[in-house]
Parts: sequence; structure tokens; C-alpha cells
Amino acid sequence: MMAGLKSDTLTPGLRVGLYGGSFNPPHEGHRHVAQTALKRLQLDRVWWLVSPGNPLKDDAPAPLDARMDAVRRLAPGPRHVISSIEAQLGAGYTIDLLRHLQARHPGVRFVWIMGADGLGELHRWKDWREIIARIPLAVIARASAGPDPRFSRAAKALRQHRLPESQARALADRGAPGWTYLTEPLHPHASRLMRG
Ligand SMILES: Nc1ncnc2c1ncn2[C@@H]1O[C@H](COP(=O)(O)OP(=O)(O)OP(=O)(O)O)[C@@H](O)[C@H]1O
Ligand SMILES: O=C(O)c1ccc[n+]([C@@H]2O[C@H](COP(=O)([O-])O)[C@@H](O)[C@H]2O)c1
Repeated sequence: MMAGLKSDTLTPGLRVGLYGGSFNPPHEGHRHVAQTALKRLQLDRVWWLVSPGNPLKDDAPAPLDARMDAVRRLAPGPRHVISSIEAQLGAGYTIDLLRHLQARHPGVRFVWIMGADGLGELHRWKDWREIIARIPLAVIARASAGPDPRFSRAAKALRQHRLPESQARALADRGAPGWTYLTEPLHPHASRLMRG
């Protein structure tokens, strides 16, 4: 596994999945998401972006260094890059990070990776319409008792831009706006269950 983004060579055309999370703590469900996206989207890399904190969550997570160490132990191989770039940049919101990365690496084909619950909440993120105009989304199904995220505000805004999952490998090259929903298998783990 690579130490961080500085050691990653970002050549134009590279397909890079951005997997943002609190990872408080990381678990097998996260590994499932990262591996599923890597394989189904035929990505060259997945960058695990260990967030300083989710702006929509009230409780502060465990210290960043501890979460970074735990993600390093979990991440499954050399295509997985672990990063605290948001903290390094002082980026409080995902949109800040995307603006930075896309300006700095114009030839790289970024995809945002998220669980289905994230899609259900996306319309509460800062500048979410700019986010979906900037980066395609790979959404990994997750069991939930709530409303189906495929009918959320963000999904509705993207309804004409959905790629069938059989074509997921084309998502990174097609770019934004676009999304795909990867339906199986479901993985039951959640950080809140581990925090007790
Ligand atoms: N089992 C899972 N299946 C699909 N997506 C998942 C799963 N676990 C986490 N994710 C996704 O991974 C990203 C990071 O998740 P996060 O670190 O918040 O973990 P979590 O288990 O959802 O945490 P919490 O239980 O505290 O809400 C989010 O996009 C989330 O939807
Ligand atoms: O930018 C926002 O407004 C925003 C709001 C909520 C969540 N996010 C990001 O979404 C990612 C997943 O967060 P979490 O806490 O569900 O793991 C993580 O990278 C957060 O920084 C971003």
C-alpha cells in the first residue's frame, strides 16, 4: 500500500476513485466498497480520503492519525492509497477538495465513491449541484431501513445520466454528470455498530 498521494504518480488518463469517509472506525464494509468500485469501474487507484470530520455529523470522530493507521491496516493492496489530504489542505467540505484536485490534475479521471446512504444525503452537502456537475458518482448499495436513495433529490437530479451497472466500467471515462448504482452483494457492517 502506498504511503500517500505524494508517492502516487498521477498521469493523465488515470482513473482514480475518491473514497471519502470518516472511517470511525474502518471496517470490512469499507473494504468491500473500495474493492467493488476498483473492480467494477476498472479503476487504476482508489484514494481513501480519511476525513477530518463530516460536516453533517455532530460528534467528533477519533483522532485522524488513529483512523489513518486503522485504514492502512485494512486497505487491501497497492492500488489503494491512504490520504489525509483534506486535513492538509484545510478543506472543510468535499467541494473544496474537488476544486483543488481537478484544478491540479486536469487529465485525471476522478470518480466519487460512496455508499447508498451517502447518495440519500447528498443534497445536504455544500454545493452539491456543483459536485454532481464536476464528478461522476459510483454508488454502492447498502441495506437501510430508510427511503430508497435511488429516489433521493440527487438521484432525481441525475436521472438522465445513470449508467446501467453493466456499463460501470465506462463511468470514469464518460465523466460528469453521471452515476451508476452497484447493487450487490450487500455488506452489513457499519462503524456505529462497532462504536457501540
Ligand atoms: N457496509 C457498507 N456498505 C456500503 N457502503 C458503506 C458501508 N459502510 C460504509 N459505507 C460507505 O462508506 C463511506 C464512509 O462511511 P463511514 O466512514 O461513515 O462508515 P459508516 O459505517 O457509514 O459509519 P457510521 O455507522 O458512523 O455512520 C460512506 O459513503 C458510506 O455510505
Ligand atoms: O461537503 C459536505 O458538505 C459533506 C457533507 C457530508 C459528508 N461529506 C463527505 O462525505 C464523505 C463520507 O462521510 P461519512 O462521515 O459518511 O463517512 C466524507 O468524505 C465526508 O467529508 C461531505
